[in-house]
Amino acid sequence: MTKLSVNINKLATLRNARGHNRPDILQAARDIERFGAEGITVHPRPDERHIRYQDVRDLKPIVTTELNVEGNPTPDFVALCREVRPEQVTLVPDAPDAITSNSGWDVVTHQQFLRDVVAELKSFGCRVSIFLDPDVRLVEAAASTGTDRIELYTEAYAVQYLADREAAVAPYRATAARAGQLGLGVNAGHDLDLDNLAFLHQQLPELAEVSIGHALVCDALYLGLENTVQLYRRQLR
Ligand SMILES: CC(=O)[C@@H](O)[C@H](O)COP(=O)(O)O
Ligand SMILES: NCC(=O)COP(=O)(O)O
Repeated sequence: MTKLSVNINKLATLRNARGHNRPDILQAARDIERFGAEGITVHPRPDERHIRYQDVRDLKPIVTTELNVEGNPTPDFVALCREVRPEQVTLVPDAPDAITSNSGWDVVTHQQFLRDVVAELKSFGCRVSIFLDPDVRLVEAAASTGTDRIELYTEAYAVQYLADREAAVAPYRATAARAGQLGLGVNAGHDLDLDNLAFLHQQLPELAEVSIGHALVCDALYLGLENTVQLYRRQLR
């Protein structure tokens, strides 16, 4: 079964726009879980443009499914994970000024660094996932870091989906299959939406979890949050 983890970054973007606590993202997280999400994902970036470090601290005691904290493992980020001990940490190689995540890890060049970070995060009791481009050649190096899972970076899939979905999904199928052979769990995320999610799910039997935020929040503006969470859940049946 593939779990839906809802990324609430964009709810924090809206909250921060007026400087008060509306929407209340803690209440939103409770409600999103009640609507059927099987996880809450947050990506506290160094500039705290949306999710703040304090949000992560506040979310941990109220999330009853799984809290997935994404980020580049800077010393501050690792210290936050040591303090909060989320169920899952997803390592993303974002530059501090990146408008959004735009690549997976070069796990060959950063293999020792990642090996050390993964070991430290696992010592906190966190499951670790590494954000990875869909390239089967990277999977062995990813596995050598000791990570529990990879998260397939699905922007390229989303871009190509409408033009040629079979070609779009092919590298993801190969990478997921190799990961499964090496005992790695497979997550996926970035630019997944109500158009492209079901086919990805159908094509990747190894898929343990998808984390979805931007499109889901945009859809909720028209369709309502409860209805939208359930629409995304139905794409994973
Ligand atoms: C790793 C990933 O793909 C998402 O966490 C993405 O980075 C969302 O971040 P923003 O909400 O800041 O675009
Ligand atoms: N890891 C992907 C994520 O958390 C959300 O990405 P997006 O749906 O906001 O593109």
